[in-house]
Amino acid sequence: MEILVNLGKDSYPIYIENNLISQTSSHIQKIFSGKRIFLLSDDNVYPLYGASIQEDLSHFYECHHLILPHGEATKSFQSLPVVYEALINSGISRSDLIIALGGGVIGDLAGYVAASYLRGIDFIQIPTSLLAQVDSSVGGKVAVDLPQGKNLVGAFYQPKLVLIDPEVLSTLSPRFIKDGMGEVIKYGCIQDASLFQLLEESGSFEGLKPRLMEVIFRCIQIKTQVVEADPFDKGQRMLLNFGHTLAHAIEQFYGYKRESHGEAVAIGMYQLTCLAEEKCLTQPGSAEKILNLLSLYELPHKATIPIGQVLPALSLDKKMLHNQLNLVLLKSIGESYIYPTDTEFFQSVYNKII
Ligand SMILES: NC(=O)c1ccc[n+]([C@@H]2O[C@H](COP(=O)([O-])OP(=O)(O)OC[C@H]3O[C@@H](n4cnc5c(N)ncnc54)[C@H](O)[C@@H]3O)[C@@H](O)[C@H]2O)c1
Ligand SMILES: O=C(O)C(=O)C[C@@H](O)[C@H](O)[C@H](O)COP(=O)(O)O
Ligand SMILES: [Zn+2]
Repeated sequence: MEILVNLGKDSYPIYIENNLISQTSSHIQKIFSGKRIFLLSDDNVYPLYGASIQEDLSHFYECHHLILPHGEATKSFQSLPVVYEALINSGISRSDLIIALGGGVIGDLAGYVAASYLRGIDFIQIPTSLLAQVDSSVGGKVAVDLPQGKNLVGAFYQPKLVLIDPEVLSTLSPRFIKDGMGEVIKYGCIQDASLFQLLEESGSFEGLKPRLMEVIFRCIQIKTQVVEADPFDKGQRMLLNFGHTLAHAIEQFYGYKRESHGEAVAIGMYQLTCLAEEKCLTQPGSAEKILNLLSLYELPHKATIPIGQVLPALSLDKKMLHNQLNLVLLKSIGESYIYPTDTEFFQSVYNKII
């Protein structure tokens, strides 16, 4: 399967195919004619896939790599000098290429490094987690976290190519399969009631497996359409942030060490939809449908934090413009909208445990 992200001079193809990883060099040769490649990965993914990809690439290019510790802490400001130094030591110039091989942590970090090193060098995404395959590898939001909030230092910087090989999900831990399902459920909620229904009918990740490729394709297709319409997140793209206002605040509250991103998104989608229903802003029954789906896919719906404790992080949401917080709410399952409000929305439920 192939999808083209149509962004004028920043357009790029996405390929989704089992065993695609074994054809990495032939795909790269189509888009890159430089000399050196720098592969960034983590210590879980590199031993499984990185070494063989690099071996294959080394027939055509001078290859270098850096392996970082796995986990969200790697997507921090402190990692940047480590990566820049490795790039310099490897002699990487603007005419070379960075490959992000890993989950969303490596993809977001490598993308930000690519956007900033030498004021920009080309990069490609080889996403290996479910979350990265359905969401983070596409669209060009690249970033690192600050202690104060998620993704606070970043850029919009598109990859030149995305290679999605669903086979590699066979080594992904059950926790991170569930984590990725958080974002899949998001796509059903915001724009695709029939995807939501498919997830309900499949009943579990095992039940969904035979249609996994199609599910990845549908999520990426939605993301592509939204990004093409609003690459810089000024309007419609905000819909992709459903659940994220609370999610990012929860992740920050626990120092990025407790809930994973997809788990936090699951909690954020449910809790916000409960509040929106109470305020008659969402069709009644939607929160219950989300709760049922989250439980089928073994995702959490509570963080047990009083909203008051995450208010400072909520005000760092990137959808806060001119002192106005643009919340993403559901009209009903499969239809979302932007609701301009402010943190007063949460102030009135200051003591509510989410
Ligand atoms: N840029 C975007 O548009 C966007 C979208 C969604 C999420 N994100 C970001 O993505 C990050 C989360 O990404 P994630 O959930 O992929 O986390 P992650 O990168 O930490 O990967 C999850 C875990 O799975 C391991 N792993 C990955 N692929 C594997 C494989 N095939 N086999 C075995 N182990 C594997 C990793 O080593 C890690 O331990 C967050 O920082 C989030 O903010 C960004
Ligand atoms: O691509 C987007 O746009 C998204 O909002 C996708 C989200 O799933 C993702 O977590 C993104 O990194 C959040 O961006 P942010 O602007 O809220 O930091
Ligand atoms: Zn997300």
